[in-house]
Amino acid sequence: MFITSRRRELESDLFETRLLGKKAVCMAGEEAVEKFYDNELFVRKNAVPGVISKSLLGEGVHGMDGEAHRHRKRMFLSMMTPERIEDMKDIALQELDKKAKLWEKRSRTVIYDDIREVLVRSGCRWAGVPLKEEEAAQRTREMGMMVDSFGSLSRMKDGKKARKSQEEWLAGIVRQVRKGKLQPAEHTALYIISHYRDENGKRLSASEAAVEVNNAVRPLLATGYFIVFGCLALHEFPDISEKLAADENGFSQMFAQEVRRYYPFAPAMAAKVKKPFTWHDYQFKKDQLVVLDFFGTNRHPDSWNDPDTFNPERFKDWKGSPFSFVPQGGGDHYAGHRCAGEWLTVIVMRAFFKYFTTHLSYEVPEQNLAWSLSRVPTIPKSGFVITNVKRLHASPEQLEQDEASQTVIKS
Ligand code: HEM
Repeated sequence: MFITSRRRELESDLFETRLLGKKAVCMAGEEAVEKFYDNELFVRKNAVPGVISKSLLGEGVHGMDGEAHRHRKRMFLSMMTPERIEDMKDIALQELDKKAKLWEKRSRTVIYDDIREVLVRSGCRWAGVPLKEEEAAQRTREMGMMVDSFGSLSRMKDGKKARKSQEEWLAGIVRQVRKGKLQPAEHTALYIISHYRDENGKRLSASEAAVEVNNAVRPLLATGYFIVFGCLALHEFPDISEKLAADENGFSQMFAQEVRRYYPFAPAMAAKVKKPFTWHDYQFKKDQLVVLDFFGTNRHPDSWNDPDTFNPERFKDWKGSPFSFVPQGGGDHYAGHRCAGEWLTVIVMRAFFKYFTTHLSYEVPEQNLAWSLSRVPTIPKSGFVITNVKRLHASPEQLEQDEASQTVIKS
């Protein structure tokens, strides 16, 4: 996390640097987030370097502005009804339980490897995307390469190849839907995107639709990084397991939030200045590239007491600012680019952490659990290995019935 460490070194929330060969202004902190998500000041078109668009993000909703963006964003948010968020939890728990049956038979399991396949299977089921058994490993590998690509140029090359293969696969599926050969349920992402018409009443081409179907499935795999870090936290702070199992006063929600705040995943986002303005005596020029430091904001001392300490209870009295806690972007979900999948992420994290504490017993053998801030994205070196796994219940049904909290952030 170069930006965060540079910002701390310079003791400034605003500094100029070069990123991927381009001159950029980096900023962090609650006030900076509020500026960055002001649609009057910033635009997204061509802000993210092409290599990242062609590997991780794709050329769809992420780079759109104005009415076209608002319209496309409403399409994504129409998928996130309370029922569909519940569906995701149930599907993901079923897939996790299926995988855990295999873990019981194995001598050792690397959570990072297996959780990604669980999430890809869950994401496809939830989105209505048919995933043949024989292609589950390939599609997991590809989505994994895309998500893992963003911190290195060589990984971006792999990510770009993976994206090409994914988009071809998904464009074929969209064509089948349009010909009536495949009939996904009306509430699924596949149906919604295949039949979506933009603000001018125009249908997306099959390849444009494929980018957005990928945007509704691929990012769930990113939740796997937080799940692995959550397992690490459960291991390193054993009293948390008991609190999670009891889940009093919404502890599982607080734990999931603290995992998203404390551990690094999405480091930053880029935008371009729409019209000149001055902030903190710095003159932002039209078209200037600006990078917002997410990780540094989540650990900013002006917003968080003891920011470098892991403490789920800090969320008990949290005032809920959409600008200080930005693991998945900030601001308003509808008006801006804040992540459309935040509710899904948190509900799956809560359900999985409760499953690990109440439905499984396992051992954590000696392994290298160190993680480095210089790799982006990062996870513990070993991928978190568990052994002697036993399922404690016949099914995850009881967790499926748990009262769900869909509210992540009031923005
Ligand atoms: C660990 C899990 C996730 C992380 C860390 C994450 C992170 C992010 C970030 C940083 C952004 C960009 C914010 C910005 O441009 O300002 C974003 C946008 C987005 N995310 Fe996520 N995300 C996650 C899960 C999901 C899931 C599960 C979905 C949907 C199934 C999803 C769908 C989207 C979409 C559609 C956008 C584009 C929003 C827009 O441009 O308006 N994400 N996410």
